[in-house]
Amino acid sequence: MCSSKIRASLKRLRLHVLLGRNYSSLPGLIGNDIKSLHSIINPPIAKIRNIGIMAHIDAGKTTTTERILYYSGYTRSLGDVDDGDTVTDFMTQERERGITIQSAAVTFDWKGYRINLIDTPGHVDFTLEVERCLRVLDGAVAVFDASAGVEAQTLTVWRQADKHKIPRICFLNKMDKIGASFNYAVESIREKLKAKPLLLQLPIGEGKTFKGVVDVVSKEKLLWNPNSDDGKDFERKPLLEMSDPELLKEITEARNALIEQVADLDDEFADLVLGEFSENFDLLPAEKLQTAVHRVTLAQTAVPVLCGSALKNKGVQPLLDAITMYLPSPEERNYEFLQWYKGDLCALAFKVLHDKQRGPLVFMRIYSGMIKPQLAIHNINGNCTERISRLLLPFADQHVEIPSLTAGNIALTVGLKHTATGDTIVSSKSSALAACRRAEREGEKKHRQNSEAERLLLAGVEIPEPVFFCTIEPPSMAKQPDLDHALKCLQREDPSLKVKLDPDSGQTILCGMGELHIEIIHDRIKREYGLETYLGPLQVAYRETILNSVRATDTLDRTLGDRRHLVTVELEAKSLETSSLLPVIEYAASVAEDLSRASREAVENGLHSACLQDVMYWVRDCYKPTFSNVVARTIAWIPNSRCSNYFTFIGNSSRYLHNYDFCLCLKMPTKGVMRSFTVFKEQGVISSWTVLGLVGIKALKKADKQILEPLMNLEVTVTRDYLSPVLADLAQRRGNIQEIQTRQDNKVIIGFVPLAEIMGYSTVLRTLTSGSATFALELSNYQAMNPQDQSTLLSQRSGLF
Ligand SMILES: Nc1nc2c(ncn2[C@@H]2O[C@H](COP(=O)(O)OP(=O)(O)OP(=O)(O)O)[C@@H](O)[C@H]2O)c(=O)[nH]1
Repeated sequence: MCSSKIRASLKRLRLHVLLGRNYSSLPGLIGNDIKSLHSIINPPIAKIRNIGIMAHIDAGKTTTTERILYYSGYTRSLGDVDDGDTVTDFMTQERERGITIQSAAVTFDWKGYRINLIDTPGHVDFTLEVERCLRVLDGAVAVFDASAGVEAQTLTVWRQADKHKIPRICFLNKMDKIGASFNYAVESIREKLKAKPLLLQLPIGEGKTFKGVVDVVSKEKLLWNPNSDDGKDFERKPLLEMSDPELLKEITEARNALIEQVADLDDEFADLVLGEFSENFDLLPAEKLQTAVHRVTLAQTAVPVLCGSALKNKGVQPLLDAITMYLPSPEERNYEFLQWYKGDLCALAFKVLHDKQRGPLVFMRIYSGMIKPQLAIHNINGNCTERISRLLLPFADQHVEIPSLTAGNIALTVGLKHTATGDTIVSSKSSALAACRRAEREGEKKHRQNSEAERLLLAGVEIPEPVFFCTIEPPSMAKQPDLDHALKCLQREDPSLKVKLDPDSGQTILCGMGELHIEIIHDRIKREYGLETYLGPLQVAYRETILNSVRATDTLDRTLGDRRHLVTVELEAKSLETSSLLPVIEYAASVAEDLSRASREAVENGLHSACLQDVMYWVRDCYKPTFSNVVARTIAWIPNSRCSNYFTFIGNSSRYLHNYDFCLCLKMPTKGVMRSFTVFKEQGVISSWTVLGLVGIKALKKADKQILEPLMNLEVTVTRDYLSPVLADLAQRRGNIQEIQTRQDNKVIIGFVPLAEIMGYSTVLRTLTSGSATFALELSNYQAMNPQDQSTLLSQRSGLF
């Protein structure tokens, strides 16, 4: 159907459809009435698949996505990352750099199923994007480069998927590539990911001879027509004794092994196999095996493995079939919080984009209930109510306006000005309270300790600490407000970007996850906000911890309005064994029972936000303190007469009993940062507990300190010829090589290297190896610097050399 016809049809339905280049019709949207449109837009929940594609950088996620969109009929031509015209990589930088930076949600249909697909980035600087997307998915496809098997970043995303309990299938891509090895890749899945691969397909040929695949479940071979330039033309033929005796024998053995493997993992299937089909597995219908594989995939006791070559257009249609067949529908996932909402709206905002014309666009996963345009929604995190003006179906950077969207779907809303990434959305405050009461009644013990809001919040994304920072300056002072606005918008989209203001120099400081991250932000400010900004040199975010226990005391005596606020803080910082990043707050026995929930929340909010923020004082001093292994003991008193509305008497020192009504002990075993704690801000009792921050810094100054530096996991894949120069270079960079593996014809160097030593490494490695090597970096941990390196760093930072 030509695009003018589509527009005419959609107009009849009072739909506003934006169709861009490359986009064909939206099958199913062209109906005679809203009813048929509704059933297409809101398919039965059992027919919905919310899927992500995850992998190591360059494994072929974007190429695979493009093929998927093409075969499902949503694009008319095949996009190519190498030509820079893919659909999901729609940001200019992505097209230019050939990498996926921001995940784009794409909705399409395949054989009666609605697939919402999120293309996730593979670069380590954007792992937060991956994590954010995984949270809203019901299943994922892990794409591997079949010549490399499991690579560093694959491990990271696999772990993230484990954390969110996402059922997966594996797609061994690049089977056409020289060096591709199905067996090697499967073995690496078994060994490195500790997963049980279910071989649902075997390749026909490898590398240059790769022609197609054999479906082990149905014993059919799928061969792609070598003359077809888009891979649409392929034939599915049953394997026959006459024509393929050898292959048939091999596949029969593989099928029997698969049946045994699945029977070991699934009791229901085991009963079936051992009963009816024990004599002859050949008689077992393919559907029975598929249903059992679906159950096993859902239980995450094994992962189905398929293979193909997205670039050569082979194997993608069976992958789509496998997505609908083996990955779960939203109703098959066990989201415990759904029972509290009883069908009322519950959604999670997982991505915010800023559109120049339409303002903030919020991507939402709807878990229960329905979203409509003009609907007022309540944001639990922001504790605010706002209205959705329009509802869109996401179609990469094109969007179709729709009248409603039900549970299980991914929606794109317009009009929400305050909603940020990670917020939980419900229909109203009273609905949230009702859900909360139900949660309480259900006796959710683990939630019982939490506040009302916390109990209802959907799992939060862990925002990693930035490892790099640099100053950013507008072209002129007059442009500073524009820069502030741009950074505010970018932060709502990307919570891993942190922006600070140096109180002394007044400079804006950007903190990010890596060189590429900061570079991309810089680029986006220029392109999307028209601001030519200047970046200062990139600096590594060091941390600091203390080595001994110290005490400090301070007093704040201030009159605010007609109230006198007197706070005495006694703080003790000492070593404590913990790996926690956020402060674990423990109250002294005397306060634990009597401190009101509101006071606790204020204390916790204050401490958490204080620890999440950076301290410019330390940044200026070139490193920031880390309370790893620190306990802060804080005792504060507030005059009884002034604050009786807020605090009941809690005392642990008879000396103060007659004067004060509040005593608080805080433990801070954290890697966070102590600063001005606005602990009681929310209650309006004391506007700023600066004194607590000051006393923290006072204590820290007294302590013996140790600087910690970010240490990266490094994996370099290099051909044998270049191994020596790369190793020699790493030795100069204080690299610690753990292992050198052999992967096909390549050597893989695995080790650790301090982040400070690896800045700009891509250029160096390219020069050293004539562009033949690749590398992956991931933050491992923070390690103590040796005294010599520490004093060199301090001298450099203080300008001594
Ligand atoms: N030989 C071969 N090359 C492929 C195949 N699939 C993708 N490629 C190439 O691999 C490179 C990376 O492909 P992408 O699709 O951009 O990979 P990606 O995983 O999306 O990359 P990021 O988004 O940057 O993480 C491109 O040069 C592709 O042409 C394949 O099946 N075979």
